[in-house]
Amino acid sequence: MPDVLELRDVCRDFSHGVFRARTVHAVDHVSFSLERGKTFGLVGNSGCGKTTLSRMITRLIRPTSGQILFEGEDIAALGRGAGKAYHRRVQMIFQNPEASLDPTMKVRDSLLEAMEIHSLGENREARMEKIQRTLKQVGVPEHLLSRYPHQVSGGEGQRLVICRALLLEPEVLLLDEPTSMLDVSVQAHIMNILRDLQRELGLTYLYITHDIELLGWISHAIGVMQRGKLVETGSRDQVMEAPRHPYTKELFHSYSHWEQPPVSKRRSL
Ligand SMILES: Nc1ncnc2c1ncn2[C@@H]1O[C@H](COP(=O)(O)OP(=O)(O)OP(=O)(O)O)[C@@H](O)[C@H]1O
Repeated sequence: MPDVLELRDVCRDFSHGVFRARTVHAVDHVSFSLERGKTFGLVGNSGCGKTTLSRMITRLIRPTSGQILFEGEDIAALGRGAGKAYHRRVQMIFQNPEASLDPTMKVRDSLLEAMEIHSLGENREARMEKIQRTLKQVGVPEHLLSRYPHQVSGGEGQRLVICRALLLEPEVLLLDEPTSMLDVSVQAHIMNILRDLQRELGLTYLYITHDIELLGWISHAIGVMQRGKLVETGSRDQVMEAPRHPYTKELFHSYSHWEQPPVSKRRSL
């Protein structure tokens, strides 16, 4: 069985300037794969190409060269139906929950609409039942359904975004700094929910972050990016405890004596 998602030698260039054209290699020959049911954590400094990579995976932009395979099939070659199914099966969760929910719609309508677009649930009643069950999974009270996105807290908003993604029965979640705008105790709650969901539903995560502690806590494998290149990749323990590349050593320097998963400590805050 192929890995759920595989990047093969993926490049993405951007050109600037009219008189003196300059090319930025935003993503430069990157290859890695996501193992089903596991988390691949991607870390690197600002501007290293993480967002460009996730935009390619979500098909917002195309690679300049290389291939992205979903269950062995090149996502650039998917037809209309398979493309729509891909967008359901691979869901993206961004930093800012408020920007991810339609501000003009009540939460209930946003959730129902997402299911209707993908023809999930036989009728409104069945869809509402599923929404109620999924809200429980992410720990959100039902009364929030009649609110607008600006009337919920950041943590509630992010749990609602996760709920909307789950309603579509995805296999992969691309999580781009999903907790970076939340305070530490809320962050820990969301991280615990994500981990429980992965265990329960066998979800595969690509977790993009600057936060080394969260990276170590959630990841099974880690990739380190520097200026568009994937400079190191391996199991979490190998990359964090015995880094090989000088940039990885620098990045994890202050964590070389890490012992405890920090999020379990944060939970008690
Ligand atoms: N549309 C674009 N046009 C030109 N250059 C771009 C474009 N998008 C990204 N870049 C450049 O590509 C490089 C990688 O950018 P990218 O946004 O992928 O980095 P990042 O790792 O996500 O950064 P951050 O963590 O700050 O979001 C940067 O040098 C950026 O300036």
